[in-house]
Amino acid sequence: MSSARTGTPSSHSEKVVIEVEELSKSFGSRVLWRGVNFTVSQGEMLALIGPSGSGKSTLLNCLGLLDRPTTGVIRYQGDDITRFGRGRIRRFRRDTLGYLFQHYALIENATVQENLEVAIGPRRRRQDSDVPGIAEALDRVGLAGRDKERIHHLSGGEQQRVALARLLVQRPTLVLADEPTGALDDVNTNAVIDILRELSRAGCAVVLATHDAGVRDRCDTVFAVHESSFATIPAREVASPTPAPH
Ligand SMILES: Nc1ncnc2c1ncn2[C@@H]1O[C@H](COP(=O)(O)OP(=O)(O)OP(=O)(O)O)[C@@H](O)[C@H]1O
Repeated sequence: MSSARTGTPSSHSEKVVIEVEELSKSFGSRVLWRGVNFTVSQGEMLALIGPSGSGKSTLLNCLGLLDRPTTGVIRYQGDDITRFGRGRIRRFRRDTLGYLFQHYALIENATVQENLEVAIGPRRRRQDSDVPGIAEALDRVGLAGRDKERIHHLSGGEQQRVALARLLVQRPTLVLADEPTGALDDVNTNAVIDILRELSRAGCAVVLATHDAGVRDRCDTVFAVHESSFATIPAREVASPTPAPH
Protein backbone atom coordinates (compact mmCIF):
# COMPACT_ATOMS: atom_id res chain seq x y z
CA MET A 1 0.00 0.00 0.00
CA SER A 2 1.29 3.47 -0.67
CA SER A 3 0.39 6.80 0.81
CA ALA A 4 -2.48 8.66 -0.79
CA ARG A 5 -1.88 12.38 -1.00
CA THR A 6 -3.72 15.66 -0.95
CA GLY A 7 -1.50 17.01 -3.71
CA THR A 8 0.16 19.66 -1.53
CA PRO A 9 2.85 20.61 -0.97
CA SER A 10 4.61 17.91 -2.95
CA SER A 11 3.64 15.90 -5.99
CA HIS A 12 3.56 12.21 -6.89
CA SER A 13 6.92 12.62 -8.59
CA GLU A 14 8.69 13.15 -5.25
CA LYS A 15 11.19 10.48 -4.31
CA VAL A 16 10.08 7.80 -1.86
CA VAL A 17 12.21 8.13 1.30
CA ILE A 18 10.77 5.34 3.46
CA GLU A 19 8.95 2.17 2.45
CA VAL A 20 7.47 0.04 5.21
CA GLU A 21 6.46 -3.46 4.13
CA GLU A 22 4.47 -5.99 6.13
CA LEU A 23 5.89 -4.76 9.40
CA SER A 24 4.83 -6.34 12.66
CA LYS A 25 5.80 -5.89 16.28
CA SER A 26 5.09 -8.22 19.18
CA PHE A 27 6.12 -8.11 22.80
CA GLY A 28 6.05 -11.75 23.88
CA SER A 29 2.73 -13.19 22.77
CA ARG A 30 1.15 -9.73 22.45
CA VAL A 31 0.93 -8.51 18.87
CA LEU A 32 1.08 -4.73 18.92
CA TRP A 33 0.54 -4.23 15.19
CA ARG A 34 0.95 -6.26 12.03
CA GLY A 35 0.48 -5.82 8.29
CA VAL A 36 1.85 -2.30 8.47
CA ASN A 37 2.53 -0.98 4.98
CA PHE A 38 3.11 2.63 3.94
CA THR A 39 5.51 4.88 2.11
CA VAL A 40 6.69 8.37 2.96
CA SER A 41 8.11 10.60 0.24
CA GLN A 42 10.24 13.71 0.16
CA GLY A 43 8.17 16.67 1.26
CA GLU A 44 5.44 14.55 2.82
CA MET A 45 4.14 14.86 6.38
CA LEU A 46 2.57 11.63 7.62
CA ALA A 47 0.61 11.53 10.89
CA LEU A 48 0.52 8.29 12.90
CA ILE A 49 -2.69 8.18 14.88
CA GLY A 50 -4.25 5.67 17.26
CA PRO A 51 -5.33 5.34 20.87
CA SER A 52 -2.84 5.42 23.71
CA GLY A 53 -0.93 2.15 23.77
CA SER A 54 -1.62 1.29 20.10
CA GLY A 55 2.09 1.45 19.32
CA LYS A 56 2.77 4.80 17.63
CA SER A 57 5.97 5.44 19.60
CA THR A 58 7.11 1.86 19.01
CA LEU A 59 6.62 2.32 15.27
CA LEU A 60 8.59 5.60 15.35
CA ASN A 61 11.33 3.83 17.33
CA CYS A 62 11.50 1.14 14.64
CA LEU A 63 11.80 3.81 11.91
CA GLY A 64 14.56 5.49 13.93
CA LEU A 65 16.39 2.21 14.60
CA LEU A 66 15.90 2.53 18.34
CA ASP A 67 13.85 -0.69 18.28
CA ARG A 68 13.51 -3.59 15.85
CA PRO A 69 10.32 -4.79 14.21
CA THR A 70 9.48 -8.46 14.78
CA THR A 71 8.97 -9.08 11.06
CA GLY A 72 8.95 -7.00 7.90
CA VAL A 73 11.16 -4.55 6.09
CA ILE A 74 11.85 -0.83 6.39
CA ARG A 75 13.61 0.56 3.32
CA TYR A 76 15.35 3.90 3.26
CA GLN A 77 16.00 4.92 -0.33
CA GLY A 78 15.91 1.24 -1.26
CA ASP A 79 18.13 -0.15 1.55
CA ASP A 80 16.63 -2.37 4.26
CA ILE A 81 17.66 -0.43 7.38
CA THR A 82 16.59 -3.25 9.71
CA ARG A 83 19.67 -5.13 8.45
CA PHE A 84 22.12 -2.30 9.04
CA GLY A 85 25.13 -3.07 11.25
CA ARG A 86 26.37 -0.68 13.94
CA GLY A 87 28.40 1.55 11.63
CA ARG A 88 25.58 2.10 9.16
CA ILE A 89 23.10 2.65 12.00
CA ARG A 90 25.38 5.35 13.40
CA ARG A 91 25.77 7.04 10.01
CA PHE A 92 22.04 6.76 9.30
CA ARG A 93 21.24 8.47 12.61
CA ARG A 94 23.90 11.14 12.13
CA ASP A 95 23.39 11.95 8.46
CA THR A 96 19.74 11.23 7.80
CA LEU A 97 17.56 11.35 10.88
CA GLY A 98 16.22 14.20 12.92
CA TYR A 99 14.45 13.28 16.14
CA LEU A 100 11.87 15.32 17.99
CA PHE A 101 11.13 12.91 20.81
CA GLN A 102 9.66 13.57 24.22
CA HIS A 103 12.99 13.92 25.99
CA TYR A 104 14.55 15.89 23.15
CA ALA A 105 17.87 13.96 23.33
CA LEU A 106 19.88 17.10 24.06
CA ILE A 107 23.23 17.13 25.85
CA GLU A 108 22.13 18.45 29.24
CA ASN A 109 25.45 19.83 30.43
CA ALA A 110 26.34 21.51 27.16
CA THR A 111 25.21 24.92 25.98
CA VAL A 112 22.56 25.55 23.36
CA GLN A 113 25.30 26.54 20.89
CA GLU A 114 27.30 23.37 21.58
CA ASN A 115 24.22 21.19 21.07
CA LEU A 116 23.57 22.78 17.70
CA GLU A 117 27.22 22.52 16.65
CA VAL A 118 27.13 18.79 17.35
CA ALA A 119 24.06 18.51 15.13
CA ILE A 120 25.72 20.37 12.28
CA GLY A 121 28.73 18.08 12.46
CA PRO A 122 31.98 18.35 10.61
CA ARG A 123 30.47 18.76 7.17
CA ARG A 124 29.70 22.41 7.82
CA ARG A 125 26.36 22.46 6.07
CA ARG A 126 26.06 26.04 7.29
CA GLN A 127 27.78 26.97 4.04
CA ASP A 128 24.65 25.87 2.22
CA SER A 129 22.80 29.15 1.89
CA ASP A 130 19.39 27.47 2.21
CA VAL A 131 20.18 26.04 5.64
CA PRO A 132 19.96 28.51 8.53
CA GLY A 133 22.96 29.06 10.78
CA ILE A 134 22.71 28.71 14.56
CA ALA A 135 21.80 32.34 15.28
CA GLU A 136 19.08 32.34 12.62
CA ALA A 137 17.65 29.00 13.81
CA LEU A 138 17.51 30.23 17.42
CA ASP A 139 15.81 33.40 16.29
CA ARG A 140 13.32 31.32 14.30
CA VAL A 141 12.30 29.35 17.44
CA GLY A 142 12.17 32.41 19.72
CA LEU A 143 15.47 31.77 21.52
CA ALA A 144 17.61 34.54 20.02
CA GLY A 145 20.62 35.31 22.20
CA ARG A 146 20.22 32.21 24.41
CA ASP A 147 23.11 30.32 22.77
CA LYS A 148 25.43 30.42 25.83
CA GLU A 149 22.88 28.92 28.23
CA ARG A 150 23.19 25.33 29.40
CA ILE A 151 20.36 22.98 28.47
CA HIS A 152 19.59 22.02 32.07
CA HIS A 153 18.89 25.68 32.89
CA LEU A 154 16.14 25.85 30.27
CA SER A 155 12.47 25.02 30.78
CA GLY A 156 10.95 21.94 29.13
CA GLY A 157 9.31 24.09 26.44
CA GLU A 158 12.59 25.93 25.76
CA GLN A 159 14.44 22.64 25.47
CA GLN A 160 11.90 21.51 22.93
CA ARG A 161 12.57 24.70 20.96
CA VAL A 162 16.29 23.92 20.99
CA ALA A 163 15.41 20.50 19.57
CA LEU A 164 13.45 22.26 16.82
CA ALA A 165 16.37 24.61 16.11
CA ARG A 166 18.55 21.51 15.91
CA LEU A 167 16.33 20.18 13.11
CA LEU A 168 16.63 23.50 11.27
CA VAL A 169 20.44 23.54 11.32
CA GLN A 170 20.76 19.80 10.77
CA ARG A 171 18.29 19.65 7.85
CA PRO A 172 17.78 15.87 8.03
CA THR A 173 16.21 13.82 5.25
CA LEU A 174 13.77 12.14 7.63
CA VAL A 175 12.24 13.74 10.73
CA LEU A 176 10.59 11.55 13.36
CA ALA A 177 8.48 13.42 15.90
CA ASP A 178 6.70 11.80 18.85
CA GLU A 179 3.82 13.93 20.14
CA PRO A 180 5.72 17.10 19.23
CA THR A 181 2.89 19.32 20.45
CA GLY A 182 1.66 17.21 23.35
CA ALA A 183 2.17 19.80 26.10
CA LEU A 184 1.75 22.99 24.05
CA ASP A 185 -0.94 25.64 23.71
CA ASP A 186 -2.47 26.41 20.29
CA VAL A 187 -0.01 29.18 19.42
CA ASN A 188 3.04 27.05 20.16
CA THR A 189 1.46 23.99 18.52
CA ASN A 190 1.07 25.98 15.31
CA ALA A 191 4.64 27.28 15.59
CA VAL A 192 6.00 23.72 15.88
CA ILE A 193 3.94 22.47 12.95
CA ASP A 194 5.00 25.52 10.88
CA ILE A 195 8.64 24.52 11.40
CA LEU A 196 7.99 20.89 10.53
CA ARG A 197 6.19 22.08 7.41
CA GLU A 198 9.12 24.35 6.55
CA LEU A 199 11.39 21.30 6.75
CA SER A 200 9.05 19.26 4.59
CA ARG A 201 8.95 22.04 1.98
CA ALA A 202 12.74 21.89 1.95
CA GLY A 203 12.45 18.19 1.03
CA CYS A 204 12.38 16.34 4.38
CA ALA A 205 9.97 13.48 4.93
CA VAL A 206 8.25 13.96 8.29
CA VAL A 207 6.56 11.22 10.33
CA LEU A 208 4.86 12.34 13.53
CA ALA A 209 2.70 10.64 16.15
CA THR A 210 -0.16 12.71 17.46
CA HIS A 211 -3.44 12.63 19.37
CA ASP A 212 -4.27 16.18 18.21
CA ALA A 213 -6.86 16.32 15.41
CA GLY A 214 -5.65 19.81 14.44
CA VAL A 215 -2.10 18.57 13.97
CA ARG A 216 -3.33 15.51 12.08
CA ASP A 217 -5.30 17.75 9.72
CA ARG A 218 -2.20 19.75 8.88
CA CYS A 219 -0.42 16.62 7.67
CA ASP A 220 -0.62 15.32 4.10
CA THR A 221 -1.42 11.72 4.98
CA VAL A 222 -2.58 9.73 8.01
CA PHE A 223 -1.79 6.20 9.08
CA ALA A 224 -4.03 4.70 11.75
CA VAL A 225 -1.77 2.33 13.68
CA HIS A 226 -4.68 0.57 15.39
CA GLU A 227 -6.30 -0.15 12.02
CA SER A 228 -3.07 -0.99 10.31
CA SER A 229 -4.70 -3.12 7.65
CA PHE A 230 -5.98 0.15 6.15
CA ALA A 231 -3.95 2.19 3.71
CA THR A 232 -2.86 5.69 4.56
CA ILE A 233 -5.40 8.29 3.59
CA PRO A 234 -5.22 12.01 2.96
CA ALA A 235 -5.50 13.92 6.22
CA ARG A 236 -8.42 16.01 5.02
CA GLU A 237 -10.52 12.89 4.49
CA VAL A 238 -10.21 11.79 8.11
CA ALA A 239 -13.35 12.75 9.99
CA SER A 240 -12.75 14.47 13.32
CA PRO A 241 -14.28 12.53 16.20
CA THR A 242 -17.71 13.73 17.26
CA PRO A 243 -17.39 15.58 20.57
CA ALA A 244 -18.91 13.75 23.51
CA PRO A 245 -22.27 15.25 24.66
CA HIS A 246 -22.05 17.38 27.82
N1 LIG B 1 10.05 -2.86 25.55
C1 LIG B 1 8.77 -3.15 25.75
N2 LIG B 1 8.39 -4.32 26.30
C2 LIG B 1 7.10 -4.63 26.48
N3 LIG B 1 6.07 -3.84 26.12
C3 LIG B 1 6.39 -2.67 25.57
C4 LIG B 1 7.73 -2.24 25.34
N4 LIG B 1 7.73 -1.03 24.74
C5 LIG B 1 6.43 -0.70 24.62
N5 LIG B 1 5.62 -1.66 25.11
C6 LIG B 1 4.16 -1.66 25.12
O1 LIG B 1 3.68 -1.43 23.82
C7 LIG B 1 2.47 -0.69 23.88
C8 LIG B 1 2.53 0.45 22.92
O2 LIG B 1 3.35 1.48 23.47
P1 LIG B 1 3.62 2.82 22.67
O3 LIG B 1 4.33 3.74 23.60
O4 LIG B 1 4.27 2.49 21.37
O5 LIG B 1 2.12 3.34 22.38
P2 LIG B 1 1.61 4.75 21.89
O6 LIG B 1 0.55 4.49 20.87
O7 LIG B 1 2.76 5.60 21.47
O8 LIG B 1 0.95 5.32 23.22
P3 LIG B 1 0.72 6.85 23.71
O9 LIG B 1 -0.25 7.45 22.73
O10 LIG B 1 0.10 6.66 25.07
O11 LIG B 1 2.06 7.52 23.75
C9 LIG B 1 2.27 -0.30 25.32
O12 LIG B 1 1.30 -1.16 25.90
C10 LIG B 1 3.62 -0.51 25.95
O13 LIG B 1 3.53 -0.88 27.30
